Amino acid sequence: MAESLSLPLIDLSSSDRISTATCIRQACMDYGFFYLINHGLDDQLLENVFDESKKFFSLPLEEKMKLALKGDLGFSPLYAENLDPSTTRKGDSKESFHIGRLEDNEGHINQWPSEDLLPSWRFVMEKYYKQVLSTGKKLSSLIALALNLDEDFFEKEGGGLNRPLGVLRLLHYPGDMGVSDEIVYGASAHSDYGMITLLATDGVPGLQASNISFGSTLHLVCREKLKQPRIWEDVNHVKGAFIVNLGDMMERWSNCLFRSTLHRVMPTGKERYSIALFLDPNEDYIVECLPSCYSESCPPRFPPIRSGDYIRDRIAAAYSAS
Ligand SMILES: O=C(O)CCC(=O)C(=O)O
Ligand SMILES: [Fe+2]
Repeated sequence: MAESLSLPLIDLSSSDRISTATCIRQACMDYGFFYLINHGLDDQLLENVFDESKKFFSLPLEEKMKLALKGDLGFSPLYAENLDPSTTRKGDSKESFHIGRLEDNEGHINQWPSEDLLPSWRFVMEKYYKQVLSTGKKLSSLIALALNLDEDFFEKEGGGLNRPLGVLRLLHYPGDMGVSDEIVYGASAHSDYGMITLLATDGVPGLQASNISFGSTLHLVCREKLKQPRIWEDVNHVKGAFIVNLGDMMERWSNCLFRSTLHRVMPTGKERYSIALFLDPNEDYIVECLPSCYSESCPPRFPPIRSGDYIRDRIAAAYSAS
């Protein structure tokens, strides 16, 4: 059985922003994962989102396929995505639904289930999307402080998050995986692509993050993502907390000071639901080494990239692999 990771708890409501930022800095350097508590999101709203999500995924496949992905928004069926083609040929055993920016100003058009079938669905999702995005932005100001930047660094005009690229992803892992001659993951090993992910889970286990052993100490994988052996530890559900993890774009942006960490979802035989918000800078934003993250002795390790191109290429790779 896997050990459980003991991750730091970050209190978003703390008035001591400097010490909160210091804790975030440590968590982002050591783990790339932490729990976010007192985030202000209404429990009832979260419950409603899980309920509506369950209603959608229990529709007949034919009905769900009417909303099949257009661009990167809409429904993605079982096995459509393979996050780690090196460990499995079969895609991941999960279905998902993706909701993007609510004001469609860049041609990314959301698809919504018909009101006859799911009358409250759109209302609940839009409400949650707005609230979780605002929580993500609040967190981003603490992350800026943690990186010794002005707290409005990401949110100010031209800062990338003033018009963020937020994608809400509803996930459903069926309990029964059927019979297969190779291991079928709920989500195979991957690190997220963007800046930060705020994940709500339903309490059913399965999520694991990867540690790697160096002699007697354990470090979560960052730049050493390809090294073996990987040691997987459970990331437990903490009631009322978001699980926050950093994506590869944040790792590049911070010149590897902050780490994105490999994680996966293992099958447990139990049905599982989760809801992730992927928060990224707007498509045109150029992600290049942050001013506080390089020096003469530590020059930028990565060339600048356009946020939209980077995310698009990573999504395309995961969908073409299964
Ligand atoms: O469902 C989960 O717990 C994790 C989902 C995830 O890692 C992802 O969608 O990137
Ligand atoms: Fe992930």
